[in-house]
Amino acid sequence: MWRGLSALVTRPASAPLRLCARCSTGAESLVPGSTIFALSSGQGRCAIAVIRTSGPASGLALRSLTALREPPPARSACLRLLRHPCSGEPLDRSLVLWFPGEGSDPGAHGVCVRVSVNLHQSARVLPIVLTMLFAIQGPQSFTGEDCMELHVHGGPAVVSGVLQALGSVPGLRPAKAGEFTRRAFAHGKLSLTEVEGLADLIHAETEAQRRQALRQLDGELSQLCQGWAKTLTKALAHVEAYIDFGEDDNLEEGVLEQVDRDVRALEVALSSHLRDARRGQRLRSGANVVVAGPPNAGKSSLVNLLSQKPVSIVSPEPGTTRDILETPVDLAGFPVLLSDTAGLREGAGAVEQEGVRRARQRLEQADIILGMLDASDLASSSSCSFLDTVVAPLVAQSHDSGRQRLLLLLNKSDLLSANAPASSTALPPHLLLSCHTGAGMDALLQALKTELAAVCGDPSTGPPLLTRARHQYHLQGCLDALGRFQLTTDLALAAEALRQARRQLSHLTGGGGTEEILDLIFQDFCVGK
Ligand SMILES: Nc1nc2c(ncn2[C@@H]2O[C@H](COP(=O)(O)OP(=O)(O)OP(=O)(O)O)[C@@H](O)[C@H]2O)c(=O)[nH]1
Repeated sequence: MWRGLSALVTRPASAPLRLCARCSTGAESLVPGSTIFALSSGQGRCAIAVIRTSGPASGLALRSLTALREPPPARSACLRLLRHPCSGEPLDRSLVLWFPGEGSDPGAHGVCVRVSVNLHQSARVLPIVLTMLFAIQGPQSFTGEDCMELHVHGGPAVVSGVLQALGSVPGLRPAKAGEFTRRAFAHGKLSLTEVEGLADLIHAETEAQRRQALRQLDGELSQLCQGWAKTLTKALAHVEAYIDFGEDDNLEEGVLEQVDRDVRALEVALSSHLRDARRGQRLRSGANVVVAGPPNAGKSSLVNLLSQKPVSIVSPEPGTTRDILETPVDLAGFPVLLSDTAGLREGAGAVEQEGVRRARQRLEQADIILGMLDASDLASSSSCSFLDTVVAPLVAQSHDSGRQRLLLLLNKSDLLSANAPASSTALPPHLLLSCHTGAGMDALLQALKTELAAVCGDPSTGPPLLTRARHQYHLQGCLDALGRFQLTTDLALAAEALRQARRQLSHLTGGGGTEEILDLIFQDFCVGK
């Protein structure tokens, strides 16, 4: 009776586990559900390409390509010769990784362990055996299903040969975009906000975006929402207890008062998150930084310097830039959409005036305005007009929250003589700069970093930010529902308000997500993720 167990206990890691007859016949070992495969690394020639599968036939696929009678140890890399399952032709020598899924059926991936224990000893022994079986099967794969990874050489012929070979294994089909992650979500491995964090991490182009995405993928936003949901559930339970049992049924005193306090505190917390000036969204999509000023101030020169490429034409002729020229830039780790605009002046020709109209329109959309003047030409009518019509109103609203931010720059400092500085006491705070000599550029970059951190938030500190309009929408919905929570009126209505608030939160993390929303979110992924 003990032989089965002792064989398992003493089995050296290298000793083969017995295959069951069902497994060795291949296709019959499939359990319902399709198995998908895809190239998960980038397209094109590279040193190593990663191909993976997910689903119940992953073990069969592994055996078919490697001729292994059993899967390799879970989550350990092994070097194997891959062959086409039909022709037997060698395809590549590659690293093979096996990730058994949750509740993985050993028969489905080729391992069959038969364990017998004495009945009178089962209570003591079974937990040990189950722990060992758990260790063999492992609960850890990205999708929660059986997964397999092949790290093959990255030549296009190798990759297409291996993909073709996987396609010939019964039960396997190519994955659709985002299907691996969708399975992870369906198996409860990731919440919806974590899925969004993963998508953002894949698309992150700057350090700050990466930090924000990683925090979201780590579940910080999800945990915050779960905490709020817990408060609501508790409040709802107490209100419903009052509805069901009434005041006479020995319910603790002051319970409803405590519920009211908890709900009001939650309202304050939600409001403060909603008042984040869309910092998380700005960090995801990039802050709008617009360079504006009178003609010939050096705006195009600055755009070219900041982007380190010739985005705009620079010339001594005033009015050279006629249209909006924009370029994405990584400024101090923050993603920025930098725009050059036509010089603002009155009385020019029709084409230039259209450029001026577009420049003013773009100014309205700016998060940060780099207002630029020629330091050696501050008395000109176009400089004075810019100071009056653009700079003065921005300075006046500088105490508003959600305001546009201004950095006033006086360029061409190299043209000023040492004893005739441009700084006039009448000017608002500004930075002296020279695009020709580079003087003042470090100070400008430092000031820009500070402004960008204010606009996008610091992704390393503070509570997790709402990164999508969808988050704002559901949080606002939750707050609106809490606004309808009144204990002074009908308790049934108060309970309904709490239920609606909870529903909005569950939409945020994915508990109540409709198919259309899920489709939209998973569209952000590539095939193989
Ligand atoms: N001396 C000096 N000249 C500069 C400086 N920056 C730009 N310039 C010159 O000023 C002229 C205008 O520069 P641009 O960058 O085209 O100016 P802009 O503001 O884009 O001009 P518009 O297209 O007319 O709006 C060019 O001849 C530049 O070489 C600087 O720091 N010092």
